[in-house]
Amino acid sequence: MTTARLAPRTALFLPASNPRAIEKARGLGADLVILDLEDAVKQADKVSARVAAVEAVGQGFAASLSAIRINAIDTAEHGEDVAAIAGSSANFAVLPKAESAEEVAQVARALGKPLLVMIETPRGVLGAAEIAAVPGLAGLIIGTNDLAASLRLPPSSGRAQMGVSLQSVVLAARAAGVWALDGVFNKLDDPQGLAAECREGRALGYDGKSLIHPNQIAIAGQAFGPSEAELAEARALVAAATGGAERYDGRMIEAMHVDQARALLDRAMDYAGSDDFLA
Ligand SMILES: CC(C)(COP(=O)(O)OP(=O)(O)OC[C@H]1O[C@@H](n2cnc3c(N)ncnc32)[C@H](O)[C@@H]1OP(=O)(O)O)[C@@H](O)C(=O)NCCC(=O)NCCSC(=O)C[C@H](O)C(=O)O
Ligand SMILES: [Mg+2]
Repeated sequence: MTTARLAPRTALFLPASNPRAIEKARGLGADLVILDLEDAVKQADKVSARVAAVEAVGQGFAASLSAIRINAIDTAEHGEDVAAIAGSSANFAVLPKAESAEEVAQVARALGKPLLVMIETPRGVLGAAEIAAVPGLAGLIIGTNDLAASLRLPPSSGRAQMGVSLQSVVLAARAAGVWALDGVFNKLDDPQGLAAECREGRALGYDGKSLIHPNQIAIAGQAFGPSEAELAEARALVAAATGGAERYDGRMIEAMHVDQARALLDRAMDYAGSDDFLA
């Protein structure tokens, strides 16, 4: 089983009950494809979607890594989902609505494969640091739709009203050394709005974004990969630095800024040279 060193910049969800979307996802070049068995699948289709998901990951998704989102712990489907996904070729499982480290640890042990955990309730946000530290955990994904509902935010609220939660998930992921993926952008035909939300997610420290439609992949990929301007700036800073505190381009830089610039350049090189993801 392969797992990536590199965080996915683009994580495309699709209902495992939609064969056309499964077929299409094979050629879209998302870093990670997540086949959903949870909220995107009608109750009547839960069993056939599970079968389809296992078959689909067996066939692979070209250069994209694969994951299956199972149903939450308190659902009738959870046990059979875990059994089926444990024996599948999926690179990751995704656990929605996680609320405690104990329950996540139990699911991780039963699955025996890297787990991406969704933080989408107040209890989940408050427990995020302990959850992120569970062995076998690959990353956290914030579920902003369920979170907004469980916080009882009025429909007029935006991301600003979830600021503490958005930052808590990044803090928890960074403290544990795991990935942090931002929530979905629901508007299907608003590329500018999506680009702005991606920029905001990246500015908060997220590694990538969960997506719901093919037309969101290029926009998120661009926003979460270092831009040419950022790379040029990093190269110039590394070239100019002589060590210790000094004036550079009207501001103070020291060793940590050089390390930060080098890390950005290394990350870009890793994505470009990776077998896991299309560059
Ligand atoms: C949202 C959709 C239901 C919209 O569907 P539709 O209007 O049919 O889309 P289009 O006609 O624009 O589709 C154009 C073509 O692209 C394919 N397509 C669409 N979506 C996907 C996809 N996600 N992956 C792969 N391919 C896709 C269509 O088949 C069309 O192909 P073609 O036949 O060649 O023209 C739909 O986009 C959709 O179902 N999206 C995913 C929904 C989903 O998975 N939801 C679960 C995750 S959301 C989440 O996690 C929220 C979180 O839990 C929280 O609480 O925040
Ligand atoms: Mg959700």
